[in-house]
Amino acid sequence: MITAEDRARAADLLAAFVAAGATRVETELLQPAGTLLDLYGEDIRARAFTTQDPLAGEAMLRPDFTVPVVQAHMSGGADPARYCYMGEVFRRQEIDEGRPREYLQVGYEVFDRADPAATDAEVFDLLHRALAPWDPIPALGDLGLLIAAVDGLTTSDKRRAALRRHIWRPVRFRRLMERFAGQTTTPAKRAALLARLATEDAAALIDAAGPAVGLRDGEEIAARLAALAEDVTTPPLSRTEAEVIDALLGMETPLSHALSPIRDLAVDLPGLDVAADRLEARAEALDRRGHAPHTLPFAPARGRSAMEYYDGFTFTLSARGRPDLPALATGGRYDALTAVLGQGRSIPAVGGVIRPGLLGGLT
Ligand SMILES: N[C@@H](Cc1c[nH]c[nH+]1)C(=O)O
Repeated sequence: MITAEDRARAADLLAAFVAAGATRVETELLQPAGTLLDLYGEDIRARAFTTQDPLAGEAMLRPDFTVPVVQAHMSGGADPARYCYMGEVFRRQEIDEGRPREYLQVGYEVFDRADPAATDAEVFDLLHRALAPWDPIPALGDLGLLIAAVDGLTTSDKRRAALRRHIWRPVRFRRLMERFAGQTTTPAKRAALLARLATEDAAALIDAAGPAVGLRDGEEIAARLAALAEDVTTPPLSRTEAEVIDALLGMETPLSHALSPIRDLAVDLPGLDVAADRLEARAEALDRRGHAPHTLPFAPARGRSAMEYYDGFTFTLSARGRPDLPALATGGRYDALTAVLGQGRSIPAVGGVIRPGLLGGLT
């Protein structure tokens, strides 16, 4: 349950964000589900409380503030802008009864084109200072590296697009990588189908298969068959390039030691260089704010299964000695989300939230 003490703590945090220059905003508790729900990660999609609104269609209890704040900003906010907010978010719990379904978040979001490295550092520093009395454990990530690596792979557009779609879903991503690298054998049924496709017409094959039973119509099935046929003729990913992806997924090191191995990887995958420049600029900006890079644990893939809108810097701040608790603060950069909701406009953006409800039990 959210206690009066949680609310008082939340109000203090919010006041600190206002003092840092943010404008306080509100969002509705009841949000349209449908397309908005697709913007979250699989975890949130499965855990949203959804219901039916007789006029507006499918609705959900606000699972986070970032998406509605981006929506409000993109439909007429000033540029640059800094917002803060406080309120309940809702997530169903299916496994652990002890975890709240409803809890407070106090958040800070920055929409600013000027200097993304500096704004990343600004958000991290603000949340870190707010939690300083609890001496939180930081952990940083950067999904921009993984995205740049996938975009730089020497393969078909279709394969790159499939990998891009699944970056936030570790198991599916790994399976795709294995398939594209030629490490798995084609299932027998698919191999037989592909062999027939080489000599027979797709439409005739679909007709011969009998009446349609699934949701896909003939045209969609034909497109899928064509994609499968094209995919078998695509050469496997080069080992070196697949190893770059593996190295990024497995890397865990102090931020101060991340840059040099990533520059080495960029020799094999030059697309990585721009993302590495961003990482370097961010490390310098964090250092200038008093967060020495050798004190910051870094793993490029961190935050990957959190929110599907993260596409750059990610971070968490966790309670010392309490690995059983969720992170006290989480955040990250979501530039592409502003384009998705911006109807032709976009702006670099980054933010984070604190969960004041977790602080009460800490010493
Ligand atoms: N909305 C995210 C946190 C966040 C705010 N801004 C960026 N990230 C969450 O609920 O986990």
